[in-house]
Amino acid sequence: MTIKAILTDIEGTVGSIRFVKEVLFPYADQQMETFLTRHWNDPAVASAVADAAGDSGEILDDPASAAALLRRWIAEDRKATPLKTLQGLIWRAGYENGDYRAHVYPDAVEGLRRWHRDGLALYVYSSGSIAAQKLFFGHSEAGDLTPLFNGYFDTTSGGKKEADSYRAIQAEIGVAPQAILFLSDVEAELDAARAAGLHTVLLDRDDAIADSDHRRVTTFDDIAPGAL
Ligand SMILES: CSCCC(=O)C(=O)COP(=O)(O)O
Ligand SMILES: [Mg+2]
Repeated sequence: MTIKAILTDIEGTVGSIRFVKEVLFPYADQQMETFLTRHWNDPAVASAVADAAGDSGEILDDPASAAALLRRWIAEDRKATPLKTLQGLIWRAGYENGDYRAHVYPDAVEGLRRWHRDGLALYVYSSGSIAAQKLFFGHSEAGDLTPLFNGYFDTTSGGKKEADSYRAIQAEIGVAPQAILFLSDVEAELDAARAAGLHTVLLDRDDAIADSDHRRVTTFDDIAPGAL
């Protein structure tokens, strides 16, 4: 069946792991307590903190205790929805102040532009919140890439290593699973997508994975959705 839609991961696929781990995560880590102190009563913040308290079983009744838990989660690279919501809110200021722009691989930008021109529908699925994804693509080193995308999915659709998440996303995209190609650098995510019937391609940016069950490429240049 012809591929009609491409669903892509961000970190390690479209942009470098280094940008996320060495720029975005430290920024959120450094700003967390100040941000929580300033926005403690904002409904979105209060709701994310309440969810973090529920997930952890900890009492988070002031910005310092909440920041301590959330900073621990950043260090552990937890893909927890409340943390991802708060990171997205914090990163907004960094992008808007021009403190950083999102790293994107040139081949990924070219590939996404080419597929968009060819009429494929493009979607993002990342552990980063949908707001964080829009900031990432809206403030990339290649400019505003948001016009390329038809939609965004995050952990509110489920975890990236669970097949049901891909089933839910496929239902929302509204094309057959065999007409969707999922791109990721994480084999467990690709396994889950394949279990839901999607096509998969592994991005091995460092050319470090000797053997994979999935079609493996090091650059978007080698992805041919028409030949799958
Ligand atoms: C939206 S950029 C930040 C991505 C992020 O927070 C993260 O945890 C990376 O997850 P991904 O699913 O894109 O590998
Ligand atoms: Mg990734």
